[in-house]
This record gives sequence, structure tokens and C-alpha cells, in this order.
Amino acid sequence: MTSTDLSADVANSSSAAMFIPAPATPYQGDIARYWDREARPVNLRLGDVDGLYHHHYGIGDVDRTALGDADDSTYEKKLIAELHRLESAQAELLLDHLGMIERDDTLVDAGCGRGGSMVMAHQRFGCRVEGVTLSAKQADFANQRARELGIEDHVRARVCDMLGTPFETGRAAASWNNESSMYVDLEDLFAEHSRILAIGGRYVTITGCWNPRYGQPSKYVSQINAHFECNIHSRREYLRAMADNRLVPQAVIDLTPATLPYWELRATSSLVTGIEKAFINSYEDGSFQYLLIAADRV
Ligand SMILES: C[S@@+](CC[C@H](N)C(=O)[O-])C[C@H]1O[C@@H](n2cnc3c(N)ncnc32)[C@H](O)[C@@H]1O
Ligand SMILES: CC(C)=CCC/C(C)=C/COP(=O)(O)OP(=O)(O)O
Ligand SMILES: [Mg+2]
Repeated sequence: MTSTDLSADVANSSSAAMFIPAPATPYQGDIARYWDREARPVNLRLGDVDGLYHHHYGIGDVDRTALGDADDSTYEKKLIAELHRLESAQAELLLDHLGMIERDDTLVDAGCGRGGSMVMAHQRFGCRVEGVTLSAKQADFANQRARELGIEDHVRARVCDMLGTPFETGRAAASWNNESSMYVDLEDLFAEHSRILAIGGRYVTITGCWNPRYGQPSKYVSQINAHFECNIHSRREYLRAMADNRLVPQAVIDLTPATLPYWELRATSSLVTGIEKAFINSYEDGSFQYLLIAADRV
């Protein structure tokens, strides 16, 4: 794919001249404010470990040898590094599912946060990565990080609704949502991914979803929704909305067992936010699942 710039509108490309569109709905205004104000140590201190700032959770086994003795004065620092390693492992798994990406391809990160996954994608594939977020603070942060790394010509965040992006039709080699699809209607979301993706392109999401086998969203799922002002969808809704929008699943991976060690470890740290028990309980009672879905645009 030949692509230097997917965007039909480049006006808001640099933070200095960033054009901030009015929110499409009052809800999106709330979410923009939420992320503009967010500065939780559990995110900033983890990002400070190596400069990759994530707003998603972790997967994989805890490396107890890396943590050492809990009585040691360096234990908390090691614990933070370990949580961060698990969060980056989550992003690596998402990137593993993007398929063959060439240097001249363009990828789209829908709901890019502070841009950690975008940087990792560029570092892995050498390609251009375009991200959208509702939060001007997050877009500024991500663009500042890209400048610091000298990759601002390849990695760019902008303030934009993921349901109506300025990207050209059929040009993206791959696109993803990393824990950002619980803020939007899935039919609208997948219609937009389907529009921007090339035929044969790849879509990947990692998300928390409620489990139809449980019946309805549990009290823990409701707690998570209230905590983040989001609206968690069911697994069934994901698969149905993909099918409706020419996205054919190639892999559906239940990451619930893989994310539980992250939560158990996080619950013991000084950086707890109070939402840890809701995740642990809902994963354990089967009402909630941590899922990766990779789909082909057909
Ligand atoms: C939990 S954070 C995930 C950030 C990032 N994907 C990561 O893994 O670090 C959710 C993100 O979704 C974004 N978001 C929510 N609704 C959006 C929308 N309608 N359009 C664009 N971004 C949106 C928020 O601004 C925020 O950046
Ligand atoms: C899996 C689900 C349902 C996720 C909801 C979306 C969300 C808010 C993710 C984490 O962001 P964060 O990294 O800012 O959260 P925290 O501060 O808890 O680490
Ligand atoms: Mg976090």
C-alpha cells in the first residue's frame, strides 16, 4: 500500500496548531473531560518506567524473581516495573495480530490514549501510525512523546471522534481498539473501521465484555461502567456488529486467565485505585471476559 498520509484533513496535525472539534454528543464531551483530567499514578508512574504510556491492562504471568523480597526497599519500584511489563505485553499481543505490516503502510489506533501502543507499533513495523482520542490533553501528550522520540513524522495523535475519522476510505492496512470500544456504539464503530480499512486489512480489539452466558451485566460490570463512565458491551454484540460490517473474525482469544495475575498483583500495590476487586470478582464469577478479537476486512 502506498501511503504517506491517510488523512484528508491535515489541519490538526501538530499540537501547537491543534484544531479541537466540538464533541459530537454531550456524552463525548464528558469523556473528553474525563481523560483531560486523568492523572492517576497507576498510569503515569508505570509510563515513566520507559516512556510508553498505556491506558490498558496487563497479561501474562508475574515474574516473581524480578520482584524479589517484599520487605526490600526497592520492592515497590520493581512491582511498578512488573505491572508495566505486563501492560506492554498486552500491547505486543495486539500487534502480533495485525498481520504483515510494511513500512509504507498506515495503521489507525482508535482511542489512542497517551499513545503507548502507537509508539510500539511504529517501533515494530517502521510504519506510519495515526491515532484519535477525544482528549486534547492526551493528543498533546502523545505528540510530545513522538517529538521526544524523533518519530513525529510517523506517529501522530489528533482530537477526533473514532466514529467519524478524516481518514481516506479503504487505505489503512490495519486498525485497532485497545480498551476503547466501550465508549461507542459498536455498529457505528465497525462501520467506520470497515470504511477506512483496505480489503484484506486487519482489525484487532482487546476489550472487556460481559458474558452472555452469565445472563446480563453483573453488579461488578455495572461498577466498572460507573467508575470509567463507559458502557461495556457483551461478547455477542461484538461478534454481531463485526458480522454486520464485513469484519470476519480470524481469532477470538479469551485473555481472562492471562489478565488475572496482573490484577492480583496490582491489588497488592500502593497504586490501587479501588476498581481492582470489581475486575477480579467479575472475571472469577464468569460475568466478565477479557477478549482479543482479530478480524479480516472482507
Ligand atoms: C482506556 S483509554 C485506552 C487508550 C489506549 N488505547 C491505550 O491502550 O493506552 C480509552 C481511550 O478511548 C478514547 N475514546 C473514547 N471514546 C472515543 C471516541 N468516540 N473517539 C475517539 N476516542 C475515544 C479516549 O479518549 C481514550 O483515549
Ligand atoms: C477492560 C475495560 C472494561 C476497560 C475500560 C476502559 C478503561 C478505562 C481502561 C483502562 O484505562 P486506565 O489504564 O486509565 O485505567 P486505570 O487507571 O484503572 O489503570
Ligand atoms: Mg492503567
